[in-house]
Amino acid sequence: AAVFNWPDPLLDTLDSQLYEISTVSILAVNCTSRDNSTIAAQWLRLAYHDMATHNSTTGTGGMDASIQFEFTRAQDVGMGMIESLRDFVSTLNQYVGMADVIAMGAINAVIGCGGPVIPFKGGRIDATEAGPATVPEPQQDLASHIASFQAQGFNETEMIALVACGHSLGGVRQVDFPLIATEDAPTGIQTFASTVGFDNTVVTEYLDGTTENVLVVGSNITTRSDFRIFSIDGNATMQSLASPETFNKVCAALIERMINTVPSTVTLTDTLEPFDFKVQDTSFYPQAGSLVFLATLRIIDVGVNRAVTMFWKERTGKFCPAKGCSIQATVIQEVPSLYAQLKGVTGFNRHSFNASIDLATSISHFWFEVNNSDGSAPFIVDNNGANYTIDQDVLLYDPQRTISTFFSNTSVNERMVVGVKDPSKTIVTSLTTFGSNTPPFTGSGIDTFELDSSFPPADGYTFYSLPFDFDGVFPLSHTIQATINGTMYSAWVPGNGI
Ligand code: HEM
Repeated sequence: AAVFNWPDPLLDTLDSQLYEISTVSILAVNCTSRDNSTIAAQWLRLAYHDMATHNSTTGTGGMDASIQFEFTRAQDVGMGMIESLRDFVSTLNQYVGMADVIAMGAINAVIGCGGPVIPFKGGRIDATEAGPATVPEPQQDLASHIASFQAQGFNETEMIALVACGHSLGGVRQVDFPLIATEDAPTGIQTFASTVGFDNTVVTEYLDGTTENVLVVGSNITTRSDFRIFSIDGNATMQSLASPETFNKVCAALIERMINTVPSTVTLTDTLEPFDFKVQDTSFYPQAGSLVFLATLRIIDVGVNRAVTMFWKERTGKFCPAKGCSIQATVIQEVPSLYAQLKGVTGFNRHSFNASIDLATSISHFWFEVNNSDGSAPFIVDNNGANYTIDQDVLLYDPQRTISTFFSNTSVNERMVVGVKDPSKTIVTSLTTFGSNTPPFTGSGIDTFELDSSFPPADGYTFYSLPFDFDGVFPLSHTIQATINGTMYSAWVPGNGI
């Protein structure tokens, strides 16, 4: 079973995006159309073009989101590029960059159109500048294409298969490639195959001579790059891909390698499997004479009617049975993403807790008791033995005082608020990741919070704020730091923090 150690902002975000309903897990489902092609086709092409900057000799380039700086090049022509990048902006935070989301997008593109499940690893690092212009183009000769794929780490057989896998989806748009898509196409696109979904029709139609793939049979012979590639080995590879099972197996393995092609300085995480137990959406802030502590324990639903209780200890390390340091959960059934369902997850149960913590004694440690109510002994969930520890209550992100409108409303002074206990000589800073609707979409900076007199001190806390434009941008999950009386504290604002 996959194990989650809280807190882990990278794995927390990646897991939520992959296994729960999110922009990236939902947009390409049902092979949704866009721009006369499909969102899935656009996402898969984007991923390939991003990877195509890899040089396996120098270990540079690959899946690093350098496409953000490259998509205006002729070799990356097409509005699908920027549209896809925009699809992904809302997922970015301090821990998860665009490159991980592009990789996740490729996986969701394939399954969204009925293709095989591909394992996901995270941890890619976003480039800060363009890579080399090494995306193969249809007018180049076969030797150049072999050399390109070789540099990217794929031999000739793998090149044939990877192109066939990619060109299972979408097609060539007339507006972008008028010299290739020369035939009259009422929809503005000449698709590679007669089926929309991710399947091997592109292969079988090539083999039986019915293909209308313009990169195979187009009247412009110079740009018949798929024909030159597919036929290198006398069609042996294409014939092997005529079996749908082989096609799916080979494509899953090659697309996995494609998205895991990263600069040699990058180390990817282990394959992300759905966690049995995941603590998420925690919040901790002062309110009306006590401390509010919110937490959710997400458990994979296995059809039992669980009762889950949260317990906690005071900061002194004392447990307090008399006053009651425990609370029952409210439970919400959550629909898993298509990817999770294909991995066999039928549902998640979110056991959510809203605890009122004594202001003076506070909280240092929380844990859960799970009773499956089926006669088996209740068991403890406590971070796999490592304890769910709250290491400080001096610097707290305050979601209640934070003001966000989510929609443009210039009359509202949007700002992020933190509470600081014992605030003499305090400097509060925050590392923020900001997405924007114009490229490059990722970037980060350090901002400083100022004392905010509109939030008078309360419950022993003083409040600092930072103007923040939440509109259209969701700067979720980042870390706020403060030096308070010479000691450095940091507070992680999890994904639901605003
Ligand atoms: C020699 C290698 C390749 C060449 C010359 C090539 C060329 C092209 C061209 C000219 C288009 C039309 C783009 C448009 O009109 O928007 C296209 C579309 C596409 N390519 Fe490739 N490609 C190659 C390899 C690949 C690979 C390896 C993949 C992915 C594994 C891939 C995935 C796609 C997809 C999904 C589309 C459809 C995009 C859409 O419909 O929006 N291509 N390719």
